[in-house]
Amino acid sequence: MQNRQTRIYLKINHLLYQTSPPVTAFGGEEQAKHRTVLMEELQRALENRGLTVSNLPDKGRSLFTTRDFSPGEVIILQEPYVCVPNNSPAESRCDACFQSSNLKKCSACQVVYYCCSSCQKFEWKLHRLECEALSKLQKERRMAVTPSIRLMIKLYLRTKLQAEKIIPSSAVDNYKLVEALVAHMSEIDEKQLVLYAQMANLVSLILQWPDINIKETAENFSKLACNAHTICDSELRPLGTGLYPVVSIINHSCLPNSVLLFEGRSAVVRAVQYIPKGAEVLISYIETSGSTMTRQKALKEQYHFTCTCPRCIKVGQYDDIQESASLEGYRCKDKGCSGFLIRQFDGDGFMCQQCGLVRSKEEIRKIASELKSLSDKAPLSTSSCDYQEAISGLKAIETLQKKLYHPVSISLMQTREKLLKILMELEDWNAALAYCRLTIPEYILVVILCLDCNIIHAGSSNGDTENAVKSLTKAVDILRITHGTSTPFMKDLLMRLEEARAEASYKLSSEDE
Ligand SMILES: C[S@@+](CC[C@H](N)C(=O)[O-])C[C@H]1O[C@@H](n2cnc3c(N)ncnc32)[C@H](O)[C@@H]1O
Repeated sequence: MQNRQTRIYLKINHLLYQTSPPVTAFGGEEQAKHRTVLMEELQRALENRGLTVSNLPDKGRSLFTTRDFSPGEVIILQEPYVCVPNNSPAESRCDACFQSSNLKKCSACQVVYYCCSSCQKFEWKLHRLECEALSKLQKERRMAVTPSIRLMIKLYLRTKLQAEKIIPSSAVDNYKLVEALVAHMSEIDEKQLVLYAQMANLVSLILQWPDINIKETAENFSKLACNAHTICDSELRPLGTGLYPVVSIINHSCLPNSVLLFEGRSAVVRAVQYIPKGAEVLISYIETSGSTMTRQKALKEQYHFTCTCPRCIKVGQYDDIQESASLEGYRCKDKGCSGFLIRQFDGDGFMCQQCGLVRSKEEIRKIASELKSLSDKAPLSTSSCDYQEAISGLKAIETLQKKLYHPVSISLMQTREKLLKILMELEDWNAALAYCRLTIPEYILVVILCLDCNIIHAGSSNGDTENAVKSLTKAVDILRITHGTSTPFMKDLLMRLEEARAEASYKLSSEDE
């Protein structure tokens, strides 16, 4: 009898007309030897950075410190093995530096953009091969090549160039590290496997290499899903995707001791607290502001594990229920009460756990359905609609959300974030400042990293210099740890703080006179 997994593989093989084993497959002994050599090379490279890799039974490879790290100290900085910008018909970026200004299309393939000749030169060895392959496709097909397909094509081309010694490789920059990444093939559902197989087929069609292995390519797509990182700018706006095989050894915690940010396309992991020698380096893979159930669901779906971090093991305890209810649950009918609602056993409604007041199911349902119809009507992007229309729609949603959810609810925060962005676009600083102040307590509660950006906005708006200095100082204190001080974003922020301080002291001295 075939088991489910075998049947899926046969289906994929049938779909792809290929039954050869992956090119990287070894016999058991050979595979073990290969892994040992790889591990030894990597350990030597990490040794003088104060790091080591160990295997934990429940997590697999894990990164540990061999010396103390202080808050804000860089633990690891890595260039991408491969990366691509998230280009779309609406927005394009330079393939080398991800900037969006002064772009010129590659005249041959008409797919890739560069902002200057040095960026084009930097990428040329790899793009020459990619360009050749893309140029053979029909124009419509070429335009439909997604960033994920390009990432895989670049992965194979880089591996080929390293194998031919056209570009150098090192212990922290080679395809063997990609081979060592987890793929979780046995946990992926059939639909997803078929999709990966179709994507692998497309890669094969574009590259037209006779020996490309479709199964291995499908597996590599699965590796990208649980190991690649979204490259963001300093204000956490997504720009592209990159694969950083050493950074990918770092495991997840919902209460991490480190943070991964990007400087240009370099991945930089910094300690956000004191990390003693011998501790595991941990970052968060997901938005940490969700309830335990929401976080666990996201981790299971994309990364195929159940988190047992100090926040997650509290699941079901009073503190955890209270936190989750405040973030995602319904509020008490009494506006002055901070209690959360519990479903009544007789099924008639919800009762506040603090004051005992009952909210009927009908009332909750009515507000929820009004909210849904308003949200369905709200435009996905404000660029396609009138700003004032978007503001009044979002304000109506906010009013209903305030009736239904707690003041720190995630949904309410997301609506306020959208309003804040539009108000800043419109340069309505006073209204934007009011929304900034509303979102900050929420961020303090759930996610410190996003807080910094809003404190900056709060500190930058209107003429309240004294408050601007306070907010900017707070933002700089946090951002020094997460972002360092050398990026253009941080230099700009430090300059703004200096200017605000100068303005505040000028105001003070004029008042004295
Ligand atoms: C980016 S990789 C991290 C390195 C991985 N441990 C390895 O062996 O290559 C992500 C995968 O590591 C494992 N992982 C990460 N954090 C974990 C955690 N807190 N508990 C259990 N497994 C974890 C999961 O298998 C997840 O899909």
